[in-house]
Amino acid sequence: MTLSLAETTEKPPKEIESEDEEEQTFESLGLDGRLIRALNKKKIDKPTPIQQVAIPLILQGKDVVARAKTGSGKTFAYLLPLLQKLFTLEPKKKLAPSAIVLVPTRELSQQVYTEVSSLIELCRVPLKVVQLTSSMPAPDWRTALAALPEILVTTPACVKKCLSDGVLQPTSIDESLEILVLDEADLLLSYGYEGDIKALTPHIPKRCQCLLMSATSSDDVEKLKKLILHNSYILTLPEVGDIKDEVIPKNVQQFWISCSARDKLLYILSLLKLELVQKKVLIFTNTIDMGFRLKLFLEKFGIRSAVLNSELPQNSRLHILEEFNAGLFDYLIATDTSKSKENEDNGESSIEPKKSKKHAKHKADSEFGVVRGIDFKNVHTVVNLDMPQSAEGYVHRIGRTGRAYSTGASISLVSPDEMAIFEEIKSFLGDDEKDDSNLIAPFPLLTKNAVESLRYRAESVTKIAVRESRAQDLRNEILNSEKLKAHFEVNPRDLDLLKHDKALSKKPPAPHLRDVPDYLLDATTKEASKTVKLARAAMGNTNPARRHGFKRKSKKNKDPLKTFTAEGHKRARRGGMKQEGKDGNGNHRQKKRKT
Ligand SMILES: Nc1ncnc2c1ncn2[C@@H]1O[C@H](COP(=O)(O)OP(=O)(O)OP(=O)(O)O)[C@@H](O)[C@H]1O
Repeated sequence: MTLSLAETTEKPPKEIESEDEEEQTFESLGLDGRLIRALNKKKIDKPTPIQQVAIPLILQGKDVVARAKTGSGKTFAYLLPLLQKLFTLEPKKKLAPSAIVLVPTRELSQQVYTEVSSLIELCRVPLKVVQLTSSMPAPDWRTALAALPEILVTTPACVKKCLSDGVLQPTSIDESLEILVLDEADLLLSYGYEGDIKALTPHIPKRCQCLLMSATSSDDVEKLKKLILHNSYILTLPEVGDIKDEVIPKNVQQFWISCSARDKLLYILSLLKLELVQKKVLIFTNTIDMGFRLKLFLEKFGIRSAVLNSELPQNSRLHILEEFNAGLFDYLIATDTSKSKENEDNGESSIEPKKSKKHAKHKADSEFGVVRGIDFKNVHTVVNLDMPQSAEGYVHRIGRTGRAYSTGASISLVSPDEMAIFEEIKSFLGDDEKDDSNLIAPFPLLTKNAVESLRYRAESVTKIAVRESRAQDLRNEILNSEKLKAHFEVNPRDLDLLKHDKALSKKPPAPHLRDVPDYLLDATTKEASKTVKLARAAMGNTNPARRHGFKRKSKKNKDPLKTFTAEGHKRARRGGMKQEGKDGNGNHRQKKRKT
C-alpha cells in the first residue's frame, strides 16, 4: 500500500510505503482492547488502508488531513482514536464537550452519532455523546449540553447558534476542547458553512487536535486546512483526487445497458424480476416523480421497494435509511437531485446544500445530500435508472456499494440522450476505448429476448395515478413521522412501527404480473438468473437472519458478475449462456478493468 504522507511544511509530499499491508491489525496500530472487542462484535477485524495509516498518527496526537475514496472507512479512522483519547483524559468536570465532530448534513450527523453511541455502548465506557440539530428547540440544546457530554456531533451552523445563544461559552470551549473533527470536509464549505466555521475558529484552543476527513481534494479542503489546522499530516490514498486516479473502488464492477428512455422501466423490471442483479439494490432517479413512478410500477409486479427523497419529512428519511440498513427491504429508490428548498432557511443543510453565489459552481452538490457520506449498508448493486448529471455525481452514487472490503456492481441504463454525459463519465474515469481498458462494460446477463418477453406485461403507469399515490404517500409519511417522533424517543431501535415499503397502490398486484412464467424465459436468462441465485445463496443472501441486520459472509470470488470478465463471458457462452448478438448495447466486447 502506498500512501502519500506529508507535513504542512512547504516540503513536497513524500511517498511512503506502509509496512506489510497484510500484517497490519488493529492491535498493531495500538488500539485499545475495548475498541478492538467492540469492532469484533461488529465483525470488523482488519483495518482498511486509511485506518492503518491514520489511526497511529491520530493516537500520537497529530493533526491529520485524510483524503480517501468514498467507502474507505474514514469514519472509524477518526472515531476509534478519538474515543481512545477520551478514554485516557483526566476525569474533570468540563463545561463544554472534549470532542466536537462537525458534519454537513443531519443525515450524516445521525449516522456518526449512531456509530459513536454504539461503540461507547459496546466498550462499556462512561462517555456521553449528544447530537444537536437545527430542528431541535433551543431549550433541548441546553438540556442536551447540560448533561455535560464528552462528545458533540453536529453541524457548523448549530455550533454557531450555540455560541450566539450562549448555550456554549467560548471560554468553556477553550478550556475543554481537545479534539475537533471536520468530516466530509470537502462538502462543508460548499454547503455554505464557511461563516459558521469562522465563528468557531477563534475559540479553538492551540492544544486542540484537529482532523479533517474528505473523499476528494479541492480548493475548499485547502481553505479549511488553512483555517483550522496548524501542523498537519496529509494522508492521501493514491486513488483519490486526480481525475486520472482511480476513483471507483476496484471491488466494484461497472456495467451499462443501452436502451431508449421510454424502455427504462421495462429494463429495470427485467433486471429485478429475472433476478439478474444481487440484492440489496439502490436505484437512482433524477426526479422525485420518476422515483414514485418506479415504485408504483414495480409494485404492479409484486416487487416491494421504498423511496428516499428530499420531499419526505426528515424523520421518515432517517427511518427509511435505518430500515434499509437493517435489511427490512431490498430495493431503495433514491432521488439525489431536488428542487426543494425546504432546509435553506433553518440554518442547516439536509438534502439540499445552501447555495451561495460563490459556490454556484457546485451545481452537482445538490446530488450529494442523499448520496455523499451516507452509509447504505450491504448494497450490492447500484442502478442508475437515470444517468447522473455529472461525473462526480456518478462517482458518489457508485460509491454507495463496494464499501470497505465488500464487493459490488453498478448498472447504468443509458438512453441516446444521455450518451454525452455517459462519455463524459467514462473519460472522467480514465476510460479510453483505444487502450482497450473499458471500465464500464456492457452488461452481459440481460438479453434482448428476455426484455421483450416482459414488454407486453409492462403496462405504463399513468401520470395521474402517480400523482395521487405520491400525495397519499406523503400524507402517510407525515403522519408516521409525527407518531414516530414520540415513539422513537422511547424505542429508538424499534423498526416495526413503520413500513416504508408499504404499497402505494390499493390494488394487490395481479397474479399473472407477480410471477414470470417459465415459457417466457430464454435459456440464457434462465442460466444467468440461476447463477445469480446460486451466488446469492453462497453469499448467505437468502438467510433470513440477514433481514435482521446480521452481516453476510465473505462475498469474495462468489459474485457471478465477477466471473463475467472477458474470459468468464466466453466460458459462459461455451457453457450454453448464449449471448444475444448486439443485445441492445451494440457491443460485445468485455474489456478488462484498468488497475
Ligand atoms: N476495517 C473495516 N472492515 C470492514 N468494514 C469496515 C471497516 N471500516 C469501516 N467499515 C465499514 O465500511 C463502511 C464504510 O465506511 P465509512 O462510512 O466510514 O466510509 P467513508 O470513507 O467515510 O465513506 P464516505 O466518504 O462515503 O463517507 C461502513 O459500513 C463501515 O462500518
